[in-house]
Amino acid sequence: MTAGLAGTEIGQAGVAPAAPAPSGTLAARTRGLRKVYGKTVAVDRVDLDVPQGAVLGMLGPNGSGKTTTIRMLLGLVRPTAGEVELLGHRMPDESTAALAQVGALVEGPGFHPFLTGRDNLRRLGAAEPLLETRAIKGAVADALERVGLAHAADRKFRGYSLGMKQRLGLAAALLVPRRLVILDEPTNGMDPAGTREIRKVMAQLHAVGTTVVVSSHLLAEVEATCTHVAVLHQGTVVGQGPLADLLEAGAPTLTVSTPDIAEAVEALRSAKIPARAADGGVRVELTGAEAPKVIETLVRAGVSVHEAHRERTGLEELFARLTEEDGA
Ligand SMILES: Nc1ncnc2c1ncn2[C@@H]1O[C@H](COP(=O)(O)OP(=O)(O)OP(=O)(O)O)[C@@H](O)[C@H]1O
Repeated sequence: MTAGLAGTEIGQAGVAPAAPAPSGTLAARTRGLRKVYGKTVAVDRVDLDVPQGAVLGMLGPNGSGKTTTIRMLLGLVRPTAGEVELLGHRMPDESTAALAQVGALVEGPGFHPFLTGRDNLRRLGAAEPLLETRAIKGAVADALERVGLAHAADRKFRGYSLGMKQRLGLAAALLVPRRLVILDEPTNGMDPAGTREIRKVMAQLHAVGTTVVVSSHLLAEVEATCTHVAVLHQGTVVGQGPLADLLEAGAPTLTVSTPDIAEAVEALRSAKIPARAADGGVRVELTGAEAPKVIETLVRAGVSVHEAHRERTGLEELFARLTEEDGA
């Protein structure tokens, strides 16, 4: 079951966009974060920086510690060691002040099975310190509309599919304007339309300056939606920073093996594809040209192509290494 704690919004009736936070600060920050369950070290030495306004993808294979880290960020789990700051407040001691400004979609109890989706949201809305009583009805209707659940709003929660429960959890996170929204595997159980809607909502949140933290085990999803990435592996952050920097840590290249190196370079350059001679062939950065176009150009020019090999970006390389290790 999913539970929404709060949310943010653009252009909803009765609510204004979230106020931007002071620049140069972090929306969330952890230092030396550690969580041990019995003999299992779920999270260890995590130093996470979430810049204001970022959409940060927490990327990692199953069991890498994403959910545990998110739960500690939200004060739902007390760390074994280390520090958490959320919107400048120390967690979990100052959770009341911090959480009023945070929307979250996390696994856990929260919705009443015998109430409709709409009534569940109204109950949560009534508990929101930043939502006036007279604005609850409209905020609930807007949130349901935004997540594509308006048609099923008056059905009982217990009859919802997993994707519908996820949508309701997201709607709960969107009830009121917040500075930070945290989504744990939001596309879990979603059909393609649901996935698109989640992406749209994240883009809208980003557009109004809301910071978003989203966990996923899918690299493509993170690449499509995030400005920043933190890669987790066995409870530790093994890489983090702006997505562009991590990708640039090795732009994708195509290495073509050929005995006709000079002809190949010339053919590609005359087709305006930047290429350089490499050991046993040519190398092409795939930022300006697609691999099939490169091959086609070479073949048309009569160059003998023995082999073509695409090298992955830094992020693809890092993530593949980690997931392959885990057999995922
Ligand atoms: N309440 C708990 N009790 C015991 N072990 C736990 C508990 N919560 C998490 N763990 C363990 O901690 C490790 C990290 O789990 P966590 O759920 O944080 O990973 P995750 O990256 O979110 O995984 P997934 O993608 O599968 O959701 C796992 O080994 C998990 O079994």
